Amino acid sequence: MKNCIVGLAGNPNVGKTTVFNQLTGMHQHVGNWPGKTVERAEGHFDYNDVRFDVVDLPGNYALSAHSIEEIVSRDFIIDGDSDVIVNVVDAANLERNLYLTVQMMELGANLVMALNMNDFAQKKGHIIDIKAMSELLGFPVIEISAKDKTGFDELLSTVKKQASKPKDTSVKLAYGDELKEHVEEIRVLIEKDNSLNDVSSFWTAVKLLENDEIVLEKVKNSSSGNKIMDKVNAVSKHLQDIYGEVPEEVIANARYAYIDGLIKETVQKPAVEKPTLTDKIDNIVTNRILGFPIFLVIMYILFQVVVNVATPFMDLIDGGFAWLGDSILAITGESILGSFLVDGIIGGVGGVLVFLPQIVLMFLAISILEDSGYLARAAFVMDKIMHKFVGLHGKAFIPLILGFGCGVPAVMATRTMEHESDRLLSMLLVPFMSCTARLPVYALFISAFFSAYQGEMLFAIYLLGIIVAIIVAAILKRTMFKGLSSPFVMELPTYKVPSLKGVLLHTWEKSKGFIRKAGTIILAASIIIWVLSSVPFGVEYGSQESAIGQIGTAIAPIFAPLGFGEWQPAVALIFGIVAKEVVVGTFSSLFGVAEEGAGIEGAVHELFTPLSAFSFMVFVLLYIPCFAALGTIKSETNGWKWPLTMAAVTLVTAYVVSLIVYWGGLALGFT
Ligand SMILES: Nc1nc2c(ncn2[C@@H]2O[C@H](COP(=O)(O)OP(=O)(O)OP(=O)(O)O)[C@@H](O)[C@H]2O)c(=O)[nH]1
Ligand SMILES: [Mg+2]
Repeated sequence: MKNCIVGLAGNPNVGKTTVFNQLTGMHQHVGNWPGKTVERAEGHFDYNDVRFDVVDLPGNYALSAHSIEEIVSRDFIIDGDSDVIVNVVDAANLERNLYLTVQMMELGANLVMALNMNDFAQKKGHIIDIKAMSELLGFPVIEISAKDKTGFDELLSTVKKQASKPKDTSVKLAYGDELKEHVEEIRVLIEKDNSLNDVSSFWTAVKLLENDEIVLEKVKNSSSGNKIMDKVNAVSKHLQDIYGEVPEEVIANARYAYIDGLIKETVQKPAVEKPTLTDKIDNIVTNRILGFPIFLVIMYILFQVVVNVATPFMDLIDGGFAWLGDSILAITGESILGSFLVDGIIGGVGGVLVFLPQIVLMFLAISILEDSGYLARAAFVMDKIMHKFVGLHGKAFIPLILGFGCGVPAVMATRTMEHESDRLLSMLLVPFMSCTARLPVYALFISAFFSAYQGEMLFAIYLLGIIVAIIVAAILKRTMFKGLSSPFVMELPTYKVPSLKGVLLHTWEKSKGFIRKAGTIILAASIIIWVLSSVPFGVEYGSQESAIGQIGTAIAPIFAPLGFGEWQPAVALIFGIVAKEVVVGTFSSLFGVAEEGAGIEGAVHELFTPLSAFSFMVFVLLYIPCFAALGTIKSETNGWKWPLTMAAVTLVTAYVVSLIVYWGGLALGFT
């Protein structure tokens, strides 16, 4: 069977991953905000005797060397042995999309265009002459609908054909005589040097004029480097003299001129564009005055729904585990085995699984926010505040909201930030966003102490996370990360009704991760906790004399000023560093789930007052992120420096804020 390697490239949020998933049957992350795919994903399938290997690339607006995804995509096009690049394009935003297309043409990539989102183009009243466009571009253009898979047959047979006779797509580019002539002068010199000819010489020439760091470096190190650079400098100066602009701008203008011409010839637009539904919704949702209150109301409703809908399901699971524990004890009696199964496994793992309904709902809510397009608006609304207080772009808010789900993908999502220091700073803020793993802790304490205000308390704690993140960021921006963040246009995708399948799939994929975690890390931690609670032999299980009790007693004084100086919270916090759910797992292992009466809630009442419980929740909210998040930060930053910095920053912040909460609360007369 023949092989055909296909790369999917295009602007962010145009449907590349939707195409990828439809083709390969895989479930990569789809959502309605730009920048979801940050790492290339690969998959394959067979079609008409050809094995297609498909690579889903991160979305880009350009192929410069500004951010990691741009480099990932461009390296793939340059080095990847791809046969065809399928350029997925949003038909409703052709101008912007074609800017990338043109840059791939500069590379001479063997292109096929998949024109997607035609439903939106039609709604806007745009009529596209596909045949004319294909002729003018010099490569095939196929109309598709990624969502319902229409046009895929034609797309695949065209890709197959194109693979067998590759085309140099740069031939149809027209950049005006002046520019063309000078690029040609540089190009000729590049052609003569074999070490530079692994990529289109035309592209190399353009990139040299654009001052592209990576290409400059490569050319300067080649044998004809000096000669080429002399020419480049002469041409740059000449262009600047004629146009009064730096060569980068001259080239960008030439690209836009080409695109303008192309669109005039092939697209009919209504004389006056009528406001779309998205425009109408945005007038309200991103309104300067209403935007922020609307954001708060949406978050508030979200937490109310998560809490209230989940409760009956949680009670059901709780009842199930209690029954299971009692049944096991009935068989084993008070034995080591019984204690291991009931206190250790059911207490540790079951005690955490009880919170599955809340976690699923939280993921569901975040998926809906993502798929509808509201997530990007939330970032837009927060932009003003973020800029003013934090000196960060609102775009940094997207990873932060994703952090409500799980810190790991949230840290990855910071890759779309252009500047390294902005990226690091947003990465440092992610752990302050309360992830779903911390939900069980709040759920336990809120139902034990604040049952009358469950939704409100949850909302307050999440909001506190955001506020603390903003304050910490403001401090760090003035100390560790000086300098203004780069301005960036925030793209607001069209609102879409989230697809049921998409949202459910999304939620399931993430919830699966939680269940897997319960069966692995949380299980392992539970076993360790059980062992430490049972040794040395002869001590009462989970008593202060047990190993775990002694560890806790040694550390507890550190937390005494925060209001919770008992040994149990101390060990719960220590083990919680592995995974935050384990904080609750520790309590339920120590206090048992099967016992009649109030169980953990009763035990927690003996250890905490409402104020110290709140202080404890705040500490859990803010202290060291879990191992998985720290590991991701390590791999994203290539070293231990940042994860360790983060552990230190979060620990200090947690301590200080809890201290303020506890003593402030006492001063205000709370107990
Ligand atoms: N209306 C409509 N929506 C579509 C179509 N194709 C994809 N979508 C939606 O567009 C959004 C973006 O799709 P993705 O596949 O995640 O886009 P992407 O290009 O991979 O985005 P990044 O990974 O962020 O670069 C999702 O909400 C899809 O459901 C289409 O043909 N019509
Ligand atoms: Mg994608």
